[in-house]
Amino acid sequence: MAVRSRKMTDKIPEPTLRRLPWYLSNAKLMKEKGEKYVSSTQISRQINIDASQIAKDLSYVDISGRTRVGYEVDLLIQVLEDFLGFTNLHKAYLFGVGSLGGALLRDSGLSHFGLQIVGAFDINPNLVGTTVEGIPIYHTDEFEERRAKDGVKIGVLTVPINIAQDITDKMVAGGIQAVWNFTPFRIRVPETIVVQNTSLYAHLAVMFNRLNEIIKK
Ligand SMILES: NC(=O)c1ccc[n+]([C@@H]2O[C@H](COP(=O)([O-])OP(=O)(O)OC[C@H]3O[C@@H](n4cnc5c(N)ncnc54)[C@H](O)[C@@H]3O)[C@@H](O)[C@H]2O)c1
Repeated sequence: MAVRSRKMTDKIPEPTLRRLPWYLSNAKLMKEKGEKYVSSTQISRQINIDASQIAKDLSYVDISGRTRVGYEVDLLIQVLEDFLGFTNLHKAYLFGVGSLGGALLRDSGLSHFGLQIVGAFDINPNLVGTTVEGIPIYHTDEFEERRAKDGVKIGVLTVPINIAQDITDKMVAGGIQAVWNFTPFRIRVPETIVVQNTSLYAHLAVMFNRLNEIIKK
């Protein structure tokens, strides 16, 4: 079934946005194997998502497949990376260089997905003035002045839960427009601010529950 391409004004659903990186990873794997074309049916077999769903998701990005052969792998990678914003580096600040914040500063993978942490803030005197992987750590009090100079729009929040809201308010007052919140606190922000909550632990309960179901059988 042919899926008509969508108007640029159509808002892309979040589940589609979450699936597109899977198609990108799959296309990269196909490229490594030397494949020139990949069809939604092939992707479907490998990642166990309905082929019509894949075609529907891909109708949001500017690519069309050829009957039977499918999508050109190189083009699919390029179009998906552009669409997902992974080719532009988005500058970000990180707040709280503890065990999680430090790990994120050391993660070279983030820049492959378009996020470049250019500075971090903490209050620990043993950390302030040092660098992690070349990323400078400043005192939190320096944030507003630095942001005004750097024009950074994204803040990564990895501070203790009890100060999550305070630091969020500080970020927003200083001009941050998107917060990647790793704390378990449901931060409150003005409507115009983008918040993405991320928890490594959120899926554990589901995994434990499903595992128990299998064990019981
Ligand atoms: N989302 C996840 O999957 C996940 C995983 C681990 C931890 N967390 C959360 O991330 C946060 C950090 O956890 P952690 O284990 O790295 O804690 P941590 O105690 O190791 O680190 C917290 C850091 O914040 C710094 N800090 C304190 N006050 C500050 C301020 N005013 N400005 C800037 N920095 C300040 C501390 O000096 C410390 O370096 C917690 O809220 C925790 O619940 C989330």
